[in-house]
Amino acid sequence: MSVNLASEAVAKPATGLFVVGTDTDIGKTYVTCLIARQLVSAGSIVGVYKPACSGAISLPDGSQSWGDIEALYAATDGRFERSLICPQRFVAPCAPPVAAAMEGCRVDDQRLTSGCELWHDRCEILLVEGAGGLLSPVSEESTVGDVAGRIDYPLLLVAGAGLGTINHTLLTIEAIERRGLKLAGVILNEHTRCEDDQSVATNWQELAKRTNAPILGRIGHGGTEVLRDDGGSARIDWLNIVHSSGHSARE
Ligand SMILES: Nc1ncnc2c1ncn2[C@@H]1O[C@H](COP(=O)(O)OP(=O)(O)OP(=O)(O)O)[C@@H](O)[C@H]1O
Ligand SMILES: C[C@H](N)[C@H](N)CCCCCC(=O)O
Ligand SMILES: [Mg+2]
Repeated sequence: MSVNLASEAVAKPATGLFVVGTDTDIGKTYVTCLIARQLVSAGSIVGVYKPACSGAISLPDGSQSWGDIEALYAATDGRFERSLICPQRFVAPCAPPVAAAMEGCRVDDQRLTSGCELWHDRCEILLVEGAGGLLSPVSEESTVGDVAGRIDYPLLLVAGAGLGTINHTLLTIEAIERRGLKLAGVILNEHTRCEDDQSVATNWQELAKRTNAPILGRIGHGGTEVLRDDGGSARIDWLNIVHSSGHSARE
């Protein structure tokens, strides 16, 4: 297990959240964009950063486009360059170091954090999105959890809302705690339709019985707001969540 307890300080925006997931395609970008839009509409200058991205689509003109980068760009009203949002992009829909190797190159491990430092004076709050799950490799040297440890923001864990999420969520929380990272909370996200899944109604409570991590809310399929367990609006104050989670992930 690689732990970054003695990592160098990253000169980043003082306030931020690192969005991790229990898996790829679980809704990290969806949730990050939802939070970004909410903060932007409340008047905050919000930055969005994806240390490395893989899985491009080819456009008719022959160029490549990355769905995550386009979504994060749009959620911040096109205010920031795509190269700032994600400096390292690879074409194949594989883990970034694998996709990089397919192109005959490597992910620059040091740039995963130096790219974050470029946001230092550009925003009031920085939302960082991982790639895949906590232990997914983001370079040959580092997992998402390693990069999260170096960037040292509180984590937001995006998990599925349906059957299987109890196991995936508790495993990821165990890995977060084992690395000494700070978890701001969990969002249960209906990334695929769960209308015939009876576990959706009980997963929140079943998780709450088994972890002390705050379950902050649930997002329905196609949802544009975070809901409480009873279906009402959770009205989450994200700045408060970030600040009350503390500045350091390892204090
Ligand atoms: N609550 C939701 N309602 C509807 N669609 C959703 C929801 N959450 C996620 N999706 C869709 O599911 C797909 C995967 O979501 P998303 O791209 O956010 O995953 P991710 O965790 O960011 O994946 P990656 O590891 O590739 O970054 C996308 O098409 C997204 O629009
Ligand atoms: C291509 C995909 N959408 C993501 N960007 C990368 C997901 C990497 C997952 C690796 C793994 O944990 O097996
Ligand atoms: Mg994503």
